[in-house]
Amino acid sequence: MISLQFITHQTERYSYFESARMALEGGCKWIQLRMKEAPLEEVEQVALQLKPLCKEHEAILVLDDHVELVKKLEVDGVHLGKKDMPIDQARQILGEAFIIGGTANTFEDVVQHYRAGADYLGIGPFRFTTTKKNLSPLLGLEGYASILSQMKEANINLPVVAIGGITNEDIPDILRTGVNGIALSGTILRAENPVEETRKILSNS
Ligand SMILES: Cc1ncc(COP(=O)(O)OP(=O)(O)O)c(N)n1
Ligand SMILES: Cc1ncsc1CCOP(=O)(O)O
Ligand SMILES: [Mg+2]
Repeated sequence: MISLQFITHQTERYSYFESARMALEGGCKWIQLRMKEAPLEEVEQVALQLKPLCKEHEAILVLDDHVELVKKLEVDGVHLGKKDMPIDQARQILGEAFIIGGTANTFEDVVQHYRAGADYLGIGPFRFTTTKKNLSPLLGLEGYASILSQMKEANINLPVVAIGGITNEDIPDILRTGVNGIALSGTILRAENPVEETRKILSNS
């Protein structure tokens, strides 16, 4: 079974919490609570609801961006990008017990996060997506193959999660480039039945 990280999103049909609940029910074991436009208090409220549900499903819960909230609520970790707190600073605040993920779009980003002590990398975007604004350059399969081969060459062993506009059909080819996991949002939430879609994705791969 692939390592699947579900990225929460609010849609016309679903709240952030509901989106995560469906992914968990479909068997996903790794949720990232990403509430881009929401005030911190609202993120805290949803995280407090989601934490026991993730525990019940034996799933990991990481928050997008909010290092201090991760520490306060004692969830499993945080995901940080270029515009967020630097990873070495987050490590000082959180210590070794928390998971810290970093966003990379180039091999140079990978090296920087590796040196700063990231636990995993979210590399993307694979293709265009409306889930995130101001996307970095699209990578496609060639982008992953190139970054992964440079990592191998440099002996950088960090789990890599591919992200951005990925659909179920893309997963086998993306995994063949050497990435370890896939992060999904829209393709699950656009499905008629997101719970079944999650199950299908997990059982296909
Ligand atoms: C798994 C994963 N990879 C990349 C990102 C993007 O993070 P970031 O660059 O900080 O952008 P925002 O998500 O904060 O808009 C991610 N969240 N998760
Ligand atoms: C958070 C994030 N970072 C790069 S693309 C992306 C959005 C992923 O969502 P989707 O699977 O809907 O493209
Ligand atoms: Mg961020």
